[in-house]
This record gives sequence, C-alpha cells and structure tokens, in this order.
Amino acid sequence: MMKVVSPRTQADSITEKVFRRVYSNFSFTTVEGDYNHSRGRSRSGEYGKQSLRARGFQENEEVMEMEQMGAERIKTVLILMSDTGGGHRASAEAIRDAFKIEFGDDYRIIIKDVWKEYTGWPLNDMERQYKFMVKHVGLWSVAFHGTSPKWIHRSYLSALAAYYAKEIETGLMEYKPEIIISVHPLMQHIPLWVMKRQELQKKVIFVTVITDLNTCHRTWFHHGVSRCYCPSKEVAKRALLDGLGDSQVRVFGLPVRPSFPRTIIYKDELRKELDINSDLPAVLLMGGGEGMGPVQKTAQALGDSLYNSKERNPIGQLIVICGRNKILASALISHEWKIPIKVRGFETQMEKWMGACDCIITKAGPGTIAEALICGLPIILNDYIPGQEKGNVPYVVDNGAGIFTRSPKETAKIVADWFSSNKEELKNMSENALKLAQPEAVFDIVKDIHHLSQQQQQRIQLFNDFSY
Ligand SMILES: CCCCCCCC/C=C\CCCCCCCC(=O)OC[C@H](CO)OC(=O)CCCCCCCCCCCCCCC
Ligand SMILES: O=c1ccn([C@@H]2O[C@H](COP(=O)(O)OP(=O)(O)O[C@H]3O[C@H](CO)[C@H](O)[C@H](O)[C@H]3O)[C@@H](O)[C@H]2O)c(=O)[nH]1
Repeated sequence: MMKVVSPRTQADSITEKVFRRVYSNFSFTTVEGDYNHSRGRSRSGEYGKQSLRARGFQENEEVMEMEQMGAERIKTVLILMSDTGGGHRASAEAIRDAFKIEFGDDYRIIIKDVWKEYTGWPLNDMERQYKFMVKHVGLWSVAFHGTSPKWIHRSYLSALAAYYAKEIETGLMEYKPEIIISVHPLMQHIPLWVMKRQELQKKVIFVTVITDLNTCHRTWFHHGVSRCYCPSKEVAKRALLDGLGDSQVRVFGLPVRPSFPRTIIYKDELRKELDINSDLPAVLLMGGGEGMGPVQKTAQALGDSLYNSKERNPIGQLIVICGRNKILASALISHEWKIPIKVRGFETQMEKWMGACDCIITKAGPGTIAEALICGLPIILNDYIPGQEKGNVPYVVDNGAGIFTRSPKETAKIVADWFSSNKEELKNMSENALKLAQPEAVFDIVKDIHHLSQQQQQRIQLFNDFSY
C-alpha cells in the first residue's frame, strides 16, 4: 500500500474534524439551494422572521425569543464568485467548508454570482465571454494586458457600478451579509463602490482572497479592502507595489477544499473504490474546469508511450478528467485504446482521483496545481492561459515539483520514463510537491476573517457603550 504523507503536523485531528464535519452530520448551504433553505433555517434577522411568518407564525414571543438566541451569534458571509473556469468556485467552496469545520454554525455561508443573478450585460455573461476569450488566446492576452492600467479598468468598472447600482445593491443586501469575501478579480470595485454609497464600509467587512498564484490581474488589488489574502509571496509583492498597506496583506496560500486528503492517502483503497487497475502506475490528465489545453493529443500520445509493443502489455494507465468539455469526453470515448483508460466528465471529488494517481498533466490552473501539490503529485504543465497563469509555470518548475512542455509527445515520453527507467525523478518531484503544498491556507484565512469579525464586534460594542 502506497502512502503519501503530508509534512504538516497535527494533521490527524484536523482530518478527523474534516471528515466529521464535511461528510457526516452537516448539510451545506449551497448556491442553488441557499435562498429558500436559509430563509427557512436562519434564526436571525429579517429572513428568519419572514420565513416564520410565511409558515403561519406571527410576530410573537416565539419569534422574538429565537431572534434573541441567534441574532448576536450567527453571522452571514457572502462569497462573491463567478464560474469563469472552475477555480473560483473551488476556492469559494473551500472557504465555506473551512468556516464550517472551524466555527460550526456560527457563520451562515452563501456563495453567489450576484452579477449573473441581478445585473445585465456584460456583467451577467462573464462565463461565456471568458470561455470565448480564452479559446482565442490572443484576444484574452490583449484583454488581460490592455485592461491592466488602473485608469482603464477603474473607469469601466465604476461606469458599470453606476449603471447597475440598484440591482447590485439589491443583490448584495438580499442576504444582509456582515462579511463579504470576493474570490474573483472583477468583484472588488463594484461592491465596494456600492458599499461606500450605502455607508456600509464600517459595518460590513470586505476581504479579497486572490486565487492566482503569481502573475495575477491588477483588478485583484483594491485599496478599500480590510484584507487581501495572497496565495504566495510573489502576489503579496505585487499587492504592496500596487499600494496596499502591510496591515491589509496576508500570505497564507491558495485555499483548497479541506476534503483533500492532507495526511495519508490509501491509494489501493481509492483505486478499488474508483475501479482503477491497482497494479499499474496511473497518470491523471486534465485541463481545468472546462477541459482546456491539448488534452486529446496528449491522451493519444500517452496511449502509444505507455504501451510496450515488444512485450505487448501496458506499462501504465490513463485517467482523463474532461470537466465540462463534453465534446472532448465523447471524442476520447470513441477512440480505441491499447492501455487501460478512464474518461470522466466533471468530477466533484477531485481529491479521490488525484489521490489514486501517481502524477498529473494539466494546464497551469492555480487550483489544480495547489491540489496536486497537497496530494504529492509531480506535475507536467502542458499549457497556460496568457496573463494570470503564466507565472504558475516558474512557481512549479523552479520549485522542482514539475516540468513544463507544450509537446504532447514529449509529455508522453516523460511519463513513460517516470513509470519505467526514471522512477527516482518521480519520487523526488513528489517530495518537492509536498514541501510546496499549503494545506492549512484555507484554515488560516477563515481564522483571520473570524478575528477581524471579532475585532469589529468589539468596536461596535464599545461605540454602543459610550453613545448616549
Ligand atoms: C474597454 C475597457 C474595458 C475594461 C474592462 C475591465 C473590467 C471588465 C468588466 C466587465 C466586463 C465583462 C467581461 C467579462 C470577461 C470575463 C473575464 C473574467 O472573468 O476573467 C476571469 C479571469 C480569471 O478567472 O480573470 C482574470 O484573471 C483577470 C480579469 C481580467 C479582466 C479582463 C476584462 C476583459 C474585458 C474585455 C474588454 C476588452 C478589452 C480590450 C482591451 C483594451
Ligand atoms: O471535473 C473537474 C475538473 C476540475 N475541477 C476543479 O476545478 C478547479 C479548476 O481550477 P483551476 O484554477 O485549475 O483552473 P480553471 O481554468 O478552471 O480556473 C480559472 O480560475 C482560476 C482562478 O481560481 C484561474 O484564474 C484560471 O486561470 C481560470 O481559468 C480545480 O479546483 C479542480 O479540482 C473539478 O472540481 N472537477
């Protein structure tokens, strides 16, 4: 049985906590389900009141008692994100799960794409526009770099904020959040503009959690935030250069879903559960939430390189996760393979697939990289989106956790070597990956936000005590 051991200490108790909270007696507030669900469950504020009324209760003692019990305690956290790729949602979910593990029911977490639900074009259509632009990388490169100067993105975003002010205000205030967390580069300026207009800046804590590892866009850096959580020193440097203060910047790492096995991965058990051959080494091939990059060509090259034609047997197996790319999945399924292969669509338990494999091939998506590092997987980066993903390549390669090559043939050869004559390199890179991993990041982030929230409560208390 192969074990991958995280360098972190105290992991047992944390893992225990993770599984107890995440997989047993807890049902999360979800994007889709939250609105009605929370209305029915919340013990505080106007929503609890409305739902009780709707269910036949009047504004009676029962309601007041419930409000007194819960109003002080439960805080609402609104996480702003958009499904431009899969990374922002993954980080949002990581933060939600960590809040639940650390603080139980003290926080009510809502994950929302407020733009999509409440505004109009172009804000409500970012997913499609992003998908289109990254398919035409030249266009994305111009958009990314062309909008980098502050005066360009600021004036455009301010104009959009003014145009959609009412809708955004409704969207943000629907949930009466005490804390707003943005995990998206285009979700600082507009909400902060609305909060300023509503004089809510002192009442609502606004923080940014950056989900790009290095060469991120400047829209991430807004001076009006209480905190800007940076996943790496490189990003923190950029934030400080952009004028953020030391008191605003914190470096904990990129938030990864706590369900990722951080301690011991029983590879054999996972393989049994996922119906993967337990004798052959396995390579995981993917391309972010949208299944981007040269996945098909790489899969075909691996189909050749992992087959020993002299002995007529495979030396490895291939798992391809296509994300939401259905065309890619059906093309791979209809191909004839000489090696064992599994083709999957969008998977919700990536930790299991990563835990069952020996190395990974992916475009340079920050979420996938951070997750693979936690699982101790050596990484072959086969592509990157210009702009925000460019800097992820040196982040992996310079730290000895992987290799960059755009050539499907070279990729396939490297994997074949790792699985036969060059096992030592695979082992060294796996160790380097574990050294670079930051599995505690998401917990450090939520603890710091909790601390901010307590400080704010004390300030409010102090103000109330001394106001006549
Ligand atoms: C003309 C000046 C435009 C300035 C625009 C700045 C802000 C745009 C805001 C809303 C527009 C909606 C566009 C949606 C694109 C989706 C982007 C996204 O979510 O990426 C996520 C990714 C990551 O997942 O975002 C980033 O990493 C950085 C975001 C960069 C913003 C690029 C905006 C492109 C706007 C196109 C206009 C053409 C510009 C021509 C250049 C002079
Ligand atoms: O079937 C799948 C496929 C992917 N994922 C998850 O989706 C996320 C993918 O995130 P990445 O950051 O690797 O890449 P994306 O392209 O999907 O993410 C987008 O958001 C990122 C920020 O978080 C970067 O800005 C990136 O460039 C942008 O394209 C990972 O957590 C991965 O585990 C799944 O859960 N199931």
